Amino acid sequence: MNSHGLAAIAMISQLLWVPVAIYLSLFRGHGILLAIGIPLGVQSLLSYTISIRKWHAVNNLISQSKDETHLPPQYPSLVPYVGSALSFVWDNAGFLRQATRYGGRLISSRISFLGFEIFAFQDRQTVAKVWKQTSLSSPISIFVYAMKYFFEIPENVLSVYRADTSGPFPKPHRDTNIPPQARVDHITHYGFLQALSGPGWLPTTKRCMNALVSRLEEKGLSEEWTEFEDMSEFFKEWVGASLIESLFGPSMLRINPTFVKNIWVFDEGIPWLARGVPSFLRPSIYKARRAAIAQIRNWYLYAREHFDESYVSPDGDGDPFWGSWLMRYRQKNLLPAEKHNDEVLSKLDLGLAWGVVGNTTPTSTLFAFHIFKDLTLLSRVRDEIETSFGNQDLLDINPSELIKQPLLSSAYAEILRLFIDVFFMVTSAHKDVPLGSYHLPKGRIALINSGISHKDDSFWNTRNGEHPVTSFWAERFLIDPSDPMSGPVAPGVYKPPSREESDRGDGGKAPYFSLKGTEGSWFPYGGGHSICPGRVLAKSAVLFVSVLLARDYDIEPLVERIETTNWRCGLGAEQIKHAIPFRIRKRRR
Ligand code: HEM
Repeated sequence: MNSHGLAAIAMISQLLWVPVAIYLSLFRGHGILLAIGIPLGVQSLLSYTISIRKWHAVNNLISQSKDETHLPPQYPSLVPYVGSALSFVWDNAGFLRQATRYGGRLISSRISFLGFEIFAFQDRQTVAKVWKQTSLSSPISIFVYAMKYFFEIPENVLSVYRADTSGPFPKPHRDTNIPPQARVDHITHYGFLQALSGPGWLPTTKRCMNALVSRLEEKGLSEEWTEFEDMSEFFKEWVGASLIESLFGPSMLRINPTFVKNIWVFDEGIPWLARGVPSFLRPSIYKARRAAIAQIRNWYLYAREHFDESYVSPDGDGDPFWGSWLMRYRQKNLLPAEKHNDEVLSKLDLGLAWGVVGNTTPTSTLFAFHIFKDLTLLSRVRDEIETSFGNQDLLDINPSELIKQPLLSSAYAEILRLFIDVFFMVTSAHKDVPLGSYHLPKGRIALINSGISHKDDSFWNTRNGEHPVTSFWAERFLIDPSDPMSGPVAPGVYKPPSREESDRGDGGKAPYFSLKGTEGSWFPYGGGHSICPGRVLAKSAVLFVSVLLARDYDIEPLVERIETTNWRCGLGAEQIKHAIPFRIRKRRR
């Protein structure tokens, strides 16, 4: 039977309610459940069958259509109103994976959820278009969610963020009339962009490199092996503290020696907070959060007392009390924003501190583990470092050169592909947004998950199955001009333009790092205007950690492999399941 026939039967099934109404009026109270349940059940089954038919029909047609007025196909669900809510809450990653795959390829779909509709965009053409749309460029909705559930920002402040539809750009959206002190989206993101991917990136990266070198020196490692119980803990304390120091400055950690520890207790609690677990069930998370917030406020008082402009370093960015331009900017511009005060800003700064360390630290652990576990890879990494930097003092390495190293860049991109699992939520406040095959109507919410796209075996190059998408292959993102089987994208899915090779000025012979063609499939940092502003700092920090370790130290991980869990599903780096014992010594030269 075709779907018209089924639709007709569904309409006729509505008539079942006529005998039910007669029955109920004649025999009040008798068999009421059966009388309502049977027609409801019949109707649900029929509409489920129809929606399955439509699902197949639309998915088969959609791949040939270029009409942007389409909505993605509706994912079938058996129970009206509740929709897919139960499956989604039970295992959101597993459910989304199923709802966004058809005929072996990633697709987009609409999911009904307690009377609402959520759009799930996973096909790479739509995802790539999402990142290009300026009207989807404000991360404010996810920002408000995190502020509420993770950082306990009071409702009256959240309402300022919700009301701010003026956008993140210097010029407010033309349909809005938000006063300058309430343009919190712009105030916040302007600061991030200037400090992390604009003029502040280099000074911040340099401070981070300095902190990494001196904090590792302080551990007093020698040419004899020293054994540690857990690489994750070692990196949390070392890399985490160095990253915090690069932005919050040395005074912050000196007057609050337990701040980094509190951040990590809080970080471990984030998946609980995301699930709404109350304080009496997990008091340690709430205690660590309170302590960290109090420490930040304590630091405000100290910095206000000691800072004056003459302490700002010649690069115009760092200073010993506020630590960086970004922190001074936030004191000057975010503190006076509507409904903001020290309490609110300290919670927002806790969010920033968590953003700085939360993904970068586990990424650096995973990166170091994979390099040191594979001795062939380690030796190639050491060659790359030797060729590019020779005996240069580590602190003289130019970060802009560091982040161009092909093998290190490829291995880094591969670690992010394999281990960064983030949910992105996008919405357009002012108008419908065309996205190629589909459009996103104004005010509707769409989800995109990086983990699903990062492991799409119809897209990634596995070298004929030799390197499955679930495994680490350091060279996946390297294109070797003499090897047509190389490169991140499966042969046949994307062919790099020949211009890409000649652009590099090395005669086009050496293997080079490339992300071309992966725009809608590799997005560990998000995309478009709301892309993670700390991504270049993160890459330089992680690469510098590996250069420092590979050049000056030997490390032996004492476990064979790392297992991760999806307990943190959608929050960034996957959780490492177990301790990673290892030993370390200075290299003999
Ligand atoms: C491997 C490391 C990192 C990963 C995978 C990562 C990933 C992300 C992602 C997925 C977002 C959300 C983007 C969106 O909403 O569309 C984000 C936001 C953000 N990240 Fe990162 N990040 C990393 C490192 C860093 C570092 C080192 C900083 C440093 C300061 C940082 C600062 C931020 C900030 C401030 C935001 C919020 C931006 C906003 O609201 O516009 N991140 N990051």
